[in-house]
Amino acid sequence: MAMAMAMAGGAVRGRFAVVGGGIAGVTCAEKLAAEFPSEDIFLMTASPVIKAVTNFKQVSKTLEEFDVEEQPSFLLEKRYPNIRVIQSGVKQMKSDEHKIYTEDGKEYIYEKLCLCAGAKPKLIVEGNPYVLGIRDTDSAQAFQKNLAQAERIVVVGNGGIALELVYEIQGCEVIWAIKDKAIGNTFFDAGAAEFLLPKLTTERRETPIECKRTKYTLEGSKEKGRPTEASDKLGSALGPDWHEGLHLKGTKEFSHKVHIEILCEVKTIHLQQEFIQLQRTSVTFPKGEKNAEADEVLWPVYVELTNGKIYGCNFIVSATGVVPNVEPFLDGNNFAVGEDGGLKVDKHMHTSLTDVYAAGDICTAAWEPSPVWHQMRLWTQARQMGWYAAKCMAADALGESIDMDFSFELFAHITKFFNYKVVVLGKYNAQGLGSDHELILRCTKGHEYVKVVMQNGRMMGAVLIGETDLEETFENLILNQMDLSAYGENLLNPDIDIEDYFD
Ligand SMILES: Cc1cc2nc3c(=O)[nH]c(=O)nc-3n(C[C@H](O)[C@H](O)[C@H](O)COP(=O)(O)OP(=O)(O)OC[C@H]3O[C@@H](n4cnc5c(N)ncnc54)[C@H](O)[C@@H]3O)c2cc1C
Ligand SMILES: NC(=O)C1=CN([C@@H]2O[C@H](COP(=O)(O)OP(=O)(O)OC[C@H]3O[C@@H](n4cnc5c(N)ncnc54)[C@H](O)[C@@H]3O)[C@@H](O)[C@H]2O)C=CC1
Repeated sequence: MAMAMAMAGGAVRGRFAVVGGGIAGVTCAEKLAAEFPSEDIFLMTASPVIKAVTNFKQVSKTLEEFDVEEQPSFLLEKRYPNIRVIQSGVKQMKSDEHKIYTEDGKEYIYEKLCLCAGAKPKLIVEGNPYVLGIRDTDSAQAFQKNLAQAERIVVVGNGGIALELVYEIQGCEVIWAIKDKAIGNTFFDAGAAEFLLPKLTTERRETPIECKRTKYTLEGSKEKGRPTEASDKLGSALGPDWHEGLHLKGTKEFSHKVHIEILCEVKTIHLQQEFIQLQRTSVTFPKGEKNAEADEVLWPVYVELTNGKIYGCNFIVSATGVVPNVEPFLDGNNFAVGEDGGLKVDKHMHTSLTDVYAAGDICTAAWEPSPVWHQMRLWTQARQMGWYAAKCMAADALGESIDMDFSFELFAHITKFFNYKVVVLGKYNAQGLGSDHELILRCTKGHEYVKVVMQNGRMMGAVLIGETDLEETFENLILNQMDLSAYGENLLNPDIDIEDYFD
């Protein structure tokens, strides 16, 4: 039975508090609960459900796989009787008094606090009902409802969400507007993009797999023509396979229809009335000539791109990255904030403020990283950071020292794009390596794409698309920094079984 909760002048006092019921927060609370079974661990969260890691599997030294389940919070309290979930958003903190205040009017005093409030979509424009972001169950449902009535949408952005969407959407024309020359710039180079492209033009294919996390239903839209908006509740981020079981289908009978506009951004968004008005009045505005589409139909909204083209559509998806949820914590607290808007943390996940730690999407890793690790706002890193933050909080509380966790030695991510297994390791896109590096490639169309990044004879990173079975060997080669100069391009020679050499 936990003993440490106490009232202090109206405030509830606890040794450890964690804010956020996503992967980072829940992992942190679980680890603290296990380390301090006689203390109450407070978990404050704005969402009614929490995210639990299940079926965790360490695939290799640094690659891991797990499922995530959305669960009611009482299940977490059942597994860890000393975790107390407070379902209320934190609206303010006073770090000098070690206090946090929740929306339900309560006040808590902590000894050590970990902020894991995640991030929200960084939209190209805020407050436009035709511009949707995807983050949590609510926003995914809102997107699905709108898609079910759409004939054409514009997807802006070129990262993980955009890649998944353009592949999954059926029965709706997709105009995909990207800033770069090639698709998927956050994960791939132009060669890998070329390898993946045919998958966007072939007819479909896989039977949708049952969704193991959330059930989605279709209800009638609120106002005809105007997109259904997600609620402004702050839910936890979706993750791998979020679209499975979600019927991502528009109104048309065709399978795939994706048109890619490269090297452009959104210049302006015009509502239908504005568009009609501009066409009538502006001398410079294209009137159905080569730059504008000669559409018969009128669309609810029009997107003008920086390359001069204008596309009418039902709505726009802004899949343009995330911005950390820091607002409630900044006021009156002098946090050091990173360029990406996250709370800076040192190698012990400690923010710039005493006794305040942070983990997951909300934080910016500000320590000197291993040469082959970098931060990316991913599920795996949220879990690793939450776990390690708890270890650091425990060590500090007990006056012990702690070494950096091994998971931060090598960046390793395993995922799926266009129905291919994708593994990215280390500096897989030669990030930060300057021009002094070389690439070795092996590609079999429709089957596999293997790229390694070499510097001074050492392997620094790799992209493995398809069932290459090379991840463990390459992970070892990057970790041990063996001099591979003697092998040259034979490193990827399929007739040589390199695993025999290096395992
Ligand atoms: C559509 C989508 C697909 C993705 N796919 C993948 C993938 O395939 N692989 C991968 O590795 N990653 C993926 N990600 C990224 C991954 O989901 C996130 O990096 C990860 O979930 C971040 O976890 P977190 O715990 O830091 O934040 P979150 O999951 O966002 O959790 C934040 C928690 O804080 C709570 N909160 C927020 N503000 C407050 C407040 N003021 N007070 C109290 N509580 C608050 C929220 O309710 C929530 O419970 C995807 C993300 C999205 C949006
Ligand atoms: N399978 C996976 O691993 C997946 C991971 N995720 C993660 O979820 C988070 C959110 O995903 P995304 O929104 O896709 O973010 P992202 O960070 O992966 O990609 C953002 C993209 O938007 C582009 N962009 C930024 N500002 C822009 C602008 N003003 N105009 C046009 N393009 C702009 C960037 O160049 C980049 O291509 C990320 O952390 C991502 O890593 C998401 C989906 C799948």
